[in-house]
This record gives sequence, C-alpha cells and structure tokens, in this order.
Amino acid sequence: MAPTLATFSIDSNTWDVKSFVVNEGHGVKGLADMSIQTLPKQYIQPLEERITSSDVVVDEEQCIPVIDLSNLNDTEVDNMICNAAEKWGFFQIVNHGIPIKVFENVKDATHRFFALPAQEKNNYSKDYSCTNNVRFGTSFTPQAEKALEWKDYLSLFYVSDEEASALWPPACRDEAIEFMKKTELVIKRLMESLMRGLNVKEIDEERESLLMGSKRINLNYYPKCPNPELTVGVGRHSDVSTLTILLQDNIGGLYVKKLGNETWLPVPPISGALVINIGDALQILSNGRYKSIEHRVIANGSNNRVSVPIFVNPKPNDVIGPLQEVLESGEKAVYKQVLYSDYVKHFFRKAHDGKDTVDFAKI
Ligand SMILES: CC(C)(COP(=O)(O)OP(=O)(O)OC[C@H]1O[C@@H](n2cnc3c(N)ncnc32)[C@H](O)[C@@H]1OP(=O)(O)O)[C@@H](O)C(=O)NCCC(=O)NCCSC(=O)/C=C/c1ccc(O)c(O)c1
Ligand SMILES: O=C(O)CCC(=O)C(=O)O
Ligand SMILES: [Fe+2]
Repeated sequence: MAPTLATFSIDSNTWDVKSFVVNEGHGVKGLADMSIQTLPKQYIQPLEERITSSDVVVDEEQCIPVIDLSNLNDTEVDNMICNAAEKWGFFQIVNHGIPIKVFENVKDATHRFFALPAQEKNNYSKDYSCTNNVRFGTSFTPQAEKALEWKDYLSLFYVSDEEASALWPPACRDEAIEFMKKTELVIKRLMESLMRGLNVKEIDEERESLLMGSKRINLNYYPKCPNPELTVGVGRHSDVSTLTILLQDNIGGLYVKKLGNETWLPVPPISGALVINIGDALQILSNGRYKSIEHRVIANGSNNRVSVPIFVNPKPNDVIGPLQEVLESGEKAVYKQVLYSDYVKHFFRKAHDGKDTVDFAKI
C-alpha cells in the first residue's frame, strides 16, 4: 500500500516505490502528486550521470543552429541543413509552415492524458495494453536500470489512421495524429535536403522505406521533482531513428553534447520552433557523415514539463547499412548491414548508455 498523506517524506527503504511507480502504473506523476519532499533512493543517479553547472556551456554563440525554412528550396538552406547534420547533429527549425495551434493542441493533449487516473493510464501499459503499438510506461527500461529516470511516457507506433483511431487513447489520439500529419511535408523536405548532401538524387520507394518507412510518436511527461539535481529526466542517449522531430514546451531542460568535446549545450525553447536531430539509423546510412548526438534531459524542481518527439524510422524489417552513393567514391564502410528491428531491440534491452548502441552496427 502506498502512504496516503498529502505531504510527507517517504521511507523508500520500507515502501516498494518501484512497484508503485512501475508495476501499479502510477508513474513518477503518481509520486509527484503525493507531494513527496525527498527523492526516493531508486531515482538517485550516480554522480557522473547528473548534470552539474560545470559541464554546461551557456553562451549564445555556442547554441545549436536555428534554420529558417521559409526558403527551403534554396541551395543555401540545403547546405545549412547538411552542415548542421554533420557538425552538430541537432538544429532547430522556424518558419516551417506548421500552424502553432497544432503544437498547442498536442501539448494540451499530453497534459490531458497524464492527468488521467493511474488505473486508466495503466490500461495502456506493457502488461495490459491490447496492442504492442500502444505503450504507457515510466523511466526507460526499469528492469535494466540501476537508477530510474524521472519521466513517464506514452509511446504510439503508427500503422494507419484506422488503427490509431481505434487503439490510441481518446484523450490524446486526434491531436497526436494531427501533429504527425502536419509534420509530414517538413520531414520529406528535410530528408530531401539531407539526401542531396549524400549525392542521393532521388528518394525512390526503397529509399523512402529506409528513411521514413515507420513512425513512432512519444508523449513525454516530466513532473516537478523534489531534489532534481540528484536525478535525470532522460539519461544520456542517442535516438535510434533516422530523424527525430521534437516539440518541447517552454520549460527547457534538454541538453546536447557538443561534438568533439565533453561540454553540454542547452537547447533553448523557441516558441513555434521544432528541434530536429539525426538518429543512429541515419548516422549508419550516411557512413558516419551525419551525427547522431548524445542528449539528455534534466529534472525540474519548479515545473512540470512535456515534450513530444516523432521518431522517423526505417521499417522494422529493413536492413540498414551505409548507402551505396556514399561509398561510391571509395570511402570505406564503417558500419555493417543490420536488421533495423534487431538494432532497436538491442537499444530497448539495456539502460541508456550514451552512444554505445551504435557499436552494434560497427564493423
Ligand atoms: C520496437 C520494436 C523493436 C519492438 O519489437 P517487438 O518484437 O514488438 O518486441 P517487444 O518485446 O515488444 O519489445 C522489445 C523490448 O523493447 C521494449 N520496448 C518496446 N517498445 C518500447 C517503447 N516504445 N518504449 C520503451 N521500451 C520499449 C520492451 O519493453 C521490450 O523489452 P522487454 O520488456 O521484453 O524486456 C519493434 O516494434 C520495432 O522494430 N519498431 C519499429 C521501429 C521503432 O519503433 N523504433 C523506435 C524508434 S524510438 C527512438 O528512436 C527513441 C526512443 C526513445 C529514446 C529515449 C527514451 O527515453 C525513450 O523512452 C525512447
Ligand atoms: O524531452 C526532451 O526534450 C527529449 C526527449 C528525448 O530525448 C527522447 O524522448 O528521446
Ligand atoms: Fe532522445
């Protein structure tokens, strides 16, 4: 039984916090709603996994690029996108043509879903969900992690509008679908620019599958946290996607690792912008030219935060490896051919571990 006092310090030695949060589906939001005063020990990260101010650079000059897409067909914009993908692995886009209302709606829908009673959310957990394509969960891989992460999520794998309408939670379904639809054109355009930079002239059917054959949308919820400095919202990782399109709210907390050194740069929230990052699959397809960069999210002591990433992926049965156009000039392949679903399963089997997943595909 969970303690029921409104405000108290829990004794995480005697109370089974993990069972309450993970198995009973209360999530970290369930803990936050109890107004706990101290962080349960299960969430205390080792020192090296916490972000301290000495690791972080706060300098306008050191921010990831912000790219204005209002002139997307310009070669100049193409170059900016490819350059950002090579040098930073992360950038923000503005003037992309997607109405801001679509963003507001999906953020509201995220708050609405996580405000549901635990019992209702738990209908979508690994144990109770009627489909593998809809999953409510907490942390990343609680069964494999030494310390849990301060995040709840709903993960929705898109198959068709019909399936989404039938199976995704009504509290957020329509807004999540709308957000996916409205980003389609931008995703295609970004991919075309990125492919031009790799000498790929045309995105045919096979390439379309490899680059954007499947999509998954996650709704992330990071409740206000006691002792945020002792834990993390999301640990160090790179995404396994080709591209990730991330909508964050105005709270902030996402940090990316600067290529070539050990410093972490904040990704400042910009109203109306989307954050774009290269995932492992595109790093592999580009034979390392485009960089899938390590990133992480801190916990926040004052505010709840939401974010909504769309992971653009190959199809699970696609085989990924360096593209033929990239190797044409005689460049040596650094990655082998791997079945994408094997790669993803490898990622999901372990706790977040920075950039180590990509070793799975190294020659
Ligand atoms: C994902 C898989 C491989 C699942 O295969 P399937 O045969 O259905 O296996 P499964 O038994 O359901 O899942 C395998 C394990 O992954 C875990 N898992 C599956 N889906 C998810 C999910 N959405 N979130 C977390 N864990 C998951 C399960 O918990 C399984 O482990 P276990 O509980 O059995 O120990 C398959 O559906 C697939 O290939 N999908 C298409 C591609 C795809 O969806 N790619 C994902 C891109 S996501 C991406 O790029 C980043 C994701 C991310 C990053 C940081 C976070 O903090 C985070 O939460 C998520
Ligand atoms: O919440 C964020 O800003 C980023 C989340 C993230 O990295 C992920 O879900 O893969
Ligand atoms: Fe990520």
